[in-house]
Amino acid sequence: MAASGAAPAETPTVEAVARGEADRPHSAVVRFGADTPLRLDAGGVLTSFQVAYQTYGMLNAARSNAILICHALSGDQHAANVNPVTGKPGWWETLIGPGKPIDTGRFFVICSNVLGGCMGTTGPSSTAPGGRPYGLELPVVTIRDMVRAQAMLVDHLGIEKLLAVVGGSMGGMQVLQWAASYPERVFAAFPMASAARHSAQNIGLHEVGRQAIMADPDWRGGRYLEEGTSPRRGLAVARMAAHITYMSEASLHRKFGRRLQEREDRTFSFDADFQVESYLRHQGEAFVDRFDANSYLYVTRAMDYFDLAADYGGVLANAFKGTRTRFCVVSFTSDWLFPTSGSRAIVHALNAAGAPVSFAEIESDKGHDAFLLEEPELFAITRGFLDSAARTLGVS
Ligand SMILES: CC(=O)SCCNC(=O)CCNC(=O)[C@H](O)C(C)(C)COP(=O)(O)OP(=O)(O)OC[C@H]1O[C@@H](n2cnc3c(N)ncnc32)[C@H](O)[C@@H]1OP(=O)(O)O
Ligand SMILES: N[C@@H](CCO)C(=O)O
Repeated sequence: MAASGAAPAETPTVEAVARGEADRPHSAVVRFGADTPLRLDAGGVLTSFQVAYQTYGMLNAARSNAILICHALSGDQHAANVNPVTGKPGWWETLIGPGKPIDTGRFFVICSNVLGGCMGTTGPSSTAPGGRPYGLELPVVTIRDMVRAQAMLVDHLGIEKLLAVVGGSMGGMQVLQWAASYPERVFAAFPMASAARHSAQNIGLHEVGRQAIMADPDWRGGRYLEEGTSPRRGLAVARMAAHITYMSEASLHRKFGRRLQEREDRTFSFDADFQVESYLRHQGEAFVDRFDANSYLYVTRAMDYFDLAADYGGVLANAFKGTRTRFCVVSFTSDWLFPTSGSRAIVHALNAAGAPVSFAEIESDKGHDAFLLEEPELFAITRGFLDSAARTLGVS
């Protein structure tokens, strides 16, 4: 069903500009059928699935200015446009846009919802061929499966080689997988706040979240959509616990300290006395309005299973052997979830593989989510890395 070699009619191209069409964010879904099956690491095959994606800017005539953005656990394709579900700005609007470090006046930016997600790409809440939601019948997906689906999207858009693949956290895992699986298709790779394998601590934290969801009686063995329920409490608790891990002690202290929430004194109850409790409850409640509980199980599992070296004889450098991709690796000093040591391990492997790599540890007290926030040093590094890649490839 998917075409390759030529951009489909709906892709914004120079031809589209010539027709006077605006350089505007473009939202689309591509459906893949039995002629383009997706083989999954778990052993199954999807013979019918779809990828929801968003583009910004215009693909140039040489098709050499495309940048793929890979989102993190709870992100989606709406990186730089108003999110239709939340009504909020895109999650990376600080970084992506006209004149911004990922300059949509210059680059054709693509962002797709991951396989297993819940924003239009096939996931557990999608309708299975039998007519009912997949639920847990969907095979467990991996980061490599997500990247395979993205590669099919990139084929569909008629793009042979990406100028860059960029992402943070789970997005960074996808970046590394792209560089390992399709080295000839990635000119520059930019993983930030990420790691080449999920740590035991992080697997454990994910398991706490999954157990919270599965312990909710409304989860119904994963069949809540069919049964008309929703495991909101379990998913909210999962998010509350996870959200703490995205911050640092310093940022929690700076935001809330031990301040009380709209009260003069302790209530000697289990109400949200502290601002931090109220904040986490808010984060949990807001999350269930935009995310699917089974997708949370699938996407966290994909992260847990990620161990790039394991696919290359246990030697991470082998994943990048002979690569001509150039890399920029970034970590943040207060990120205890994906600490600098994990980024250094990537850099050491790239050095061993002889790959061109630069590395920056950015001083920040904002924790793991620093990559989503106002971080001038990150913006400068992103601009410089992409500008250099673009100039080398002659992208004006
Ligand atoms: C990475 C991807 O690919 S996409 C996914 C990224 N998006 C998310 O993770 C969404 C949830 N995460 C967050 O909001 C993250 O903290 C960030 C990093 C994205 C944003 O951080 P910040 O801008 O510092 O926002 P902050 O963490 O202070 O949260 C602000 C929210 O908390 C609420 N809040 C603040 N204090 C309190 C309080 N005492 N009680 C209740 N709510 C509170 C604010 O009203 C605001 O609510 P709103 O988001 O509904 O408007
Ligand atoms: N807070 C982000 C980053 C997690 O790694 C998210 O929810 O996706």
